[in-house]
Amino acid sequence: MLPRQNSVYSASHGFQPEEIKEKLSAFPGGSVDLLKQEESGLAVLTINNPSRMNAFSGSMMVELEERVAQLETWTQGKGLIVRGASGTFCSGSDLNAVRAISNPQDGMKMCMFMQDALTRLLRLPLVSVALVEGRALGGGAELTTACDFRLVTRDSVIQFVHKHMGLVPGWGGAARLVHIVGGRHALRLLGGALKVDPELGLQMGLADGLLEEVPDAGGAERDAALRQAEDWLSSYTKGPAQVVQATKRAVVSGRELPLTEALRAEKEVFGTVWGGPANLRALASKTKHK
Ligand SMILES: CC[C@H](C(=O)O)C(=O)SCCNC(=O)CCNC(=O)[C@H](O)C(C)(C)COP(=O)(O)OP(=O)(O)OC[C@H]1O[C@@H](n2cnc3c(N)ncnc32)[C@H](O)[C@@H]1OP(=O)(O)O
Repeated sequence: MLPRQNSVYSASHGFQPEEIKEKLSAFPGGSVDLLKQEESGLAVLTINNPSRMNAFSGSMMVELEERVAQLETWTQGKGLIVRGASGTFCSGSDLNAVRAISNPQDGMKMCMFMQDALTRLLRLPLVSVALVEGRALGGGAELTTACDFRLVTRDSVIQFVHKHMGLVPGWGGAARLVHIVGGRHALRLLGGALKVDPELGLQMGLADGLLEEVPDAGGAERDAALRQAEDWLSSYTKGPAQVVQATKRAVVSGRELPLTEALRAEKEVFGTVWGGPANLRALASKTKHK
């Protein structure tokens, strides 16, 4: 079977989403904004808390899960760009909220909630890109790993600062980082809290592309970065949403499941497109594809 699209945890793990949402909502501030472009099938998710370097307040964690749930049912969706507001990515958890939930019980609940939300983000049947401008620190660095790809600007830094806080990642970032860069590089990035600039990111495979610099034109510069990211992503989201979504589902299965289960899941996905409208159109066109 395909990996469960919904949760990593269940009540048997003590995971009570509604209870956790209520507790997190007591820490307001900022927003997680979703803009869906129905025509292109592209969506932009903006982590929006600029006065806090886009740190996640408790209510923003709840909104993140709500936006992921919206995207899980978007049948025409093909691509997703995750970015921060005002030219910086995300500074992790809001330290004011963290201080208030620093007891083990609440910490574990926040951990399960964010691990679940970010796992579901990565499993979305959309091709996702983290557009990293400015700084992605702590949980913000973990958020970049919950996207299929990372595009970085010249001034960007991704830093897993957790060790400086006597922590390890708690939003799933360690597990995903090992899959992205391998165990050795993951240990260097976490153990050394290394500042990953574009050069190191590209060298390690954490970054998938460097966006061209645009003269400092303020908002226009940020729009230019978004346009570049959209252009980059469009190479992977051309064609019918059903085929793009099937492609991502097949990769998610291969990424997460043991081989035999992945093959069975691939068969299921194959069955959704074999003989489908796009397949029949391609056969009818009889053109050779480059
Ligand atoms: C599992 C995830 C993990 C956890 O939950 O345990 C975490 O993510 S913990 C948080 C990890 N993040 C950090 O440690 C980053 C903390 N922030 C900084 O190091 C700096 O603020 C920096 C480098 C992001 C920006 O430095 P700069 O000098 O350019 O600006 P300021 O420091 O003056 O920041 C501006 C303004 O934003 C507030 N701010 C920044 N980050 C956070 C944050 N994570 N939580 C709350 N507030 C944050 C900072 O306090 C300033 O506000 P002001 O009112 O002016 O003091």
